[in-house]
Amino acid sequence: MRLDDLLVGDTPVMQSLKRAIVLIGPSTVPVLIQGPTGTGKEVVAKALHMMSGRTGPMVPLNCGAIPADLLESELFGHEKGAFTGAQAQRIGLIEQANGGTLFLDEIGETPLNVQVKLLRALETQTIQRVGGGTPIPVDFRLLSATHRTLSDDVAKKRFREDLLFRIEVFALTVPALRDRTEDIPLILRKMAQASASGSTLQLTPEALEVLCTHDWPGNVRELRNFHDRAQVLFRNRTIGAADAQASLHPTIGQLRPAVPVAPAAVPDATMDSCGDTATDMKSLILENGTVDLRGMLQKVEQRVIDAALDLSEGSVSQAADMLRLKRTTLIGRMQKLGIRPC
Ligand SMILES: Nc1ncnc2c1ncn2[C@@H]1O[C@H](COP(=O)(O)OP(=O)(O)OP(=O)(O)O)[C@@H](O)[C@H]1O
Repeated sequence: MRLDDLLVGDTPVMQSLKRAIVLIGPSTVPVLIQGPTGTGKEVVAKALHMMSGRTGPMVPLNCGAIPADLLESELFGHEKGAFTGAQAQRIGLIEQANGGTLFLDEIGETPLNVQVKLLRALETQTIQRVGGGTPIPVDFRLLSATHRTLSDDVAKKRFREDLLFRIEVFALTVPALRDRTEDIPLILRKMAQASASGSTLQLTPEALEVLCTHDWPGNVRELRNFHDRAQVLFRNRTIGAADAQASLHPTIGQLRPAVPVAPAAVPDATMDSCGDTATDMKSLILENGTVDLRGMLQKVEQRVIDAALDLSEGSVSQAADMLRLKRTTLIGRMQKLGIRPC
């Protein structure tokens, strides 16, 4: 996979991040990846591992997701009978990363006793399983990530200074999405390409403006949610500013009904001959002597209901919401016009 496909973004700040990855990826030194949640720290770790040329796997662990008393055995493994419940020998994640990369996400959550052991493992490139006596050599490269300021944790004695020095030979910072909003269209295109439908969102300039001024507290993860929601809600439809605003939130109730279709925009044998200006309407009446207004309106109604049913994938309730009608009213209109739900 190409670096540009893995880590999407073309703004100067992303270009400089990618240059750093290309430069330090192939070395074996530890790297600390910093940045707010959802910015792509794990993606950066994958990119560094990809560039490293190391043949072993990248083994990830979220240190904040493992109870403190289990973390040591998770990382270092244990021998059979090392503690109550250790019924068999277990190979820890550091050993599993032999020849590859160990990625410790949320390293700031690691308890102090495990920090000491991690430091020793980094300095000696050996580990000792819990309950085991013999040091085992392991060739692993450590990548860590945090959304915290670890120097503050050092000051509060929650993180060891010597470990911080050891894991931060290089520090990379992944920028917040609000600081690189020019990347949003590119990221959305890549997300569409990777999606099942493959169809790219069609955004008006106003909708793009809504996205570029949003604060994105959840960063690219939040943008992915926006993308997935908008793909479901606005299939085959251009997304306007209000639609974009609504799709930023998970609650479907905030959605506006679909924009009503203007009669002139509905293609039809009768309507095609009728343009959208008052002059066109006048000529239509003059040329034909009379026009069947009820028939024309009925055709328009039929088209609009068909479109709403199509957008709602046959759900009469959703179509009724889109048309600002009660469900029963819509069913009545459908029966009258001979429309069957698809
Ligand atoms: N530059 C990017 N290009 C493509 N996808 C990205 C990029 N950045 C983030 N993502 C996507 O956004 C989501 C969150 O990314 P990731 O898990 O790497 O963030 P994180 O910073 O590690 O988050 P956390 O701090 O919560 O662990 C993932 O689905 C990831 O694929």
